[in-house]
Amino acid sequence: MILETKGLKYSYHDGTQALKGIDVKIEKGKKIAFVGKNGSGKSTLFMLLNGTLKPKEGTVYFHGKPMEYDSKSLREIRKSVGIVFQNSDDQIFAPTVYQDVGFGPTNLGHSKEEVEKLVEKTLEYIGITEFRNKPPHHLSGGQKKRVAIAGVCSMEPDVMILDEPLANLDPVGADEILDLLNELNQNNTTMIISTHDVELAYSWADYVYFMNEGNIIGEGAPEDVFKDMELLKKSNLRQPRTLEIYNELERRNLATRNRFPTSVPELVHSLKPPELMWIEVSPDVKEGDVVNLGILHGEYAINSPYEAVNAKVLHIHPEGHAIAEMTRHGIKSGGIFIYDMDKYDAGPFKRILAEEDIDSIGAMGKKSKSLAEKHLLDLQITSGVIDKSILMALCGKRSMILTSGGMIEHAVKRIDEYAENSGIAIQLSLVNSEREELGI
Ligand SMILES: Nc1ncnc2c1ncn2[C@@H]1O[C@H](COP(=O)(O)OP(=O)(O)OP(=O)(O)O)[C@@H](O)[C@H]1O
Repeated sequence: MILETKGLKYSYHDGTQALKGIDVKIEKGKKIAFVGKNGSGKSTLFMLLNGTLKPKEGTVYFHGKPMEYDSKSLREIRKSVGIVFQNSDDQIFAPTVYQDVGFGPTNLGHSKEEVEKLVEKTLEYIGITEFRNKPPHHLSGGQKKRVAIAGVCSMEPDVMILDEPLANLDPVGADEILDLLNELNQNNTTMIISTHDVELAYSWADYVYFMNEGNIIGEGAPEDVFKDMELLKKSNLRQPRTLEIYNELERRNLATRNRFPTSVPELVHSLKPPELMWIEVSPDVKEGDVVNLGILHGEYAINSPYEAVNAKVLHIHPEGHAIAEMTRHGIKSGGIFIYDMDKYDAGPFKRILAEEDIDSIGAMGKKSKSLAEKHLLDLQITSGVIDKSILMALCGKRSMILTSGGMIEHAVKRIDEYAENSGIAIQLSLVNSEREELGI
């Protein structure tokens, strides 16, 4: 456990009891989401997790040791556990972006050269090099959010806590920040967020805590907790759309039971494959006709109020029984190519595009996007790249994912996992890197 709390209580000076006994366990390398109504205590808990606030009762453990509050211990904790506040203006105050990102490492006592190195690396990694000399208050909300994240990243923390990281961002900006969070997590940073966005908590987190009035009222894997309507109601939340759609499909016997999808490709995979079935047909039905079937008590039936599928009658037996085929499209899988942008080479790259008949190119991570832009590559996909490439492969298309560093491993794992779980052979090729060198 990298962070743990036991019986944590906190009251503000005016007597508000913000936390009433919180027990959480944060495992290293995981993605954790805290959800709950306004005022339920999420921000207060976050400030206790990095020692900004001191508990009135209970203990915070970091790497199994009780947190101490002398200035040396606090400096260590803040170096390891970074917080990005909901409102970037609370965090960014230096005259330029460069100075702001350098503030943390300077404070930690790094030498001037080390600070410069860390700042340069972080600016490039987060994709804000172009703003380096700008005053932060001249940036847009999304740009400020990146600067705030960079300010924490430059301290290379083990844990990053982000209060509402996607609030007020446009959808593509939000997807970009999400890509960044995944990339940081892929590089072994434990990520903790708070959010009111059920889609985000459901699809992104490994583990979710529900808070209400200073207490934890539910916790678990997203597919378990987001089924619990009572818990959602108490938290002023609704079910994620993916889960809602899945439930409706399942009620109509169109989806496999107990396979709770957290992404669109998983939702597609939960659909039942085309099947043949015996149905009863009236005398006026001929071979080749399409019959509307519904579901009644979990079975296909002709006279059901719920429409489910169209069934094409293939063969009619004399007694009025017929074999019918569900008319849903079959799956012909295409391919996904992964290209390491750190080793970009224009000639061979263009050749591969032509030879392999690539339908679309997507880039993952800010660095790959900047490189693609620099080399004038036309990108069709810039957010949700892995899921969209899988969906394209399911329609028989071929796509290329441009990425680098730990994101290659992340993409390969996700695609392998999908292929294994779905049994659909998606052809995955690493163009200019090797599985062995990536350790996968
Ligand atoms: N400085 C403060 N002084 C007094 N009360 C405070 C202070 N900061 C927060 N509170 C109170 O503590 C409780 C918990 O607030 P907190 O900000 O932790 O909730 P939250 O879950 O982060 O809310 P939101 O979802 O709105 O960001 C609330 O009742 C709030 O009014």
